[in-house]
Amino acid sequence: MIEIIGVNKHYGDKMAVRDLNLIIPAGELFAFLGPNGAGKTTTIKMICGLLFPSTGSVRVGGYDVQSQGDLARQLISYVPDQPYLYEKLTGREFLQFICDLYGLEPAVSRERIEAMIAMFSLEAFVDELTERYSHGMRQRTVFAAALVHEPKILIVDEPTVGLDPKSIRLLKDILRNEAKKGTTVFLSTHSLDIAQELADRIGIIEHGRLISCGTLESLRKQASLDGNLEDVFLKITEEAAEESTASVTGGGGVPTTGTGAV
Ligand SMILES: Nc1ncnc2c1ncn2[C@@H]1O[C@H](COP(=O)(O)OP(=O)(O)OP(=O)(O)O)[C@@H](O)[C@H]1O
Repeated sequence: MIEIIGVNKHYGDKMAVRDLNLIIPAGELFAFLGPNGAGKTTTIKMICGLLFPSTGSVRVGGYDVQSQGDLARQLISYVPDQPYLYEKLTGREFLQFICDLYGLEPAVSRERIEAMIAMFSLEAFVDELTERYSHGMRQRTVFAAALVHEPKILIVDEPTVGLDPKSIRLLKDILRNEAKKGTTVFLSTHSLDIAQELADRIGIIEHGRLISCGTLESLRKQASLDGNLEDVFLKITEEAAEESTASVTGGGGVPTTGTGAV
């Protein structure tokens, strides 16, 4: 479970996240959407303990990310949008390194690594140095590393960028399956098709505020629209942008061009 309670985060004068309250239970696949600069990465970094809230608190699996960081981080896997691999290790050595970091027993490590190699079809290149991998091979290896220690919380940022259709299908099936097993899956993406297809609930953040949160059906109600997630997202974010412009200009209601580039 992820609990974000009354969180504000500012960088100097810049408010990146405002008054965020969000509870994501175990077994839920939650999609986090928002225009560029809305506060998604800042929120993710606070869940992972890479940044701390200016006010408020974040708990992961019941542990406070700030005061019980080591315990919280044991439960988390984070796959950033620009994943990092140690170039001078083979894929297998990298998986072993992750198992060692999380303190898995040697026999368990061996079994888990073989399971990941099969799940992500890494057989053909897992014993080569990762510096020779293509983007797709790197992504698959990074996901194998994220899941090898069976995290309770999986956080992924733009997981499908640059993957071929077969790899995207595999990844979507794996994310759904992880949630089914009880893992909390937090997916940040600009791909509304993937959010619509996979998510149990969707949160939309805009200018650091959570302006919408619920099932696609409840978002449709909020937008008074029966369309797909793209139509609903655009309507909700455009309305929020108009409201914030109106409040800044004293209620005059200056027209906006909206947030077409999600
Ligand atoms: N280290 C930083 N110092 C100052 N401002 C920052 C810093 N990191 C982010 N910001 C600002 O905080 C706001 C939120 O940024 P964030 O990276 O969380 O957005 P995002 O939703 O992840 O955007 P994108 O979709 O473009 O990745 C932006 O206005 C950004 O410029």
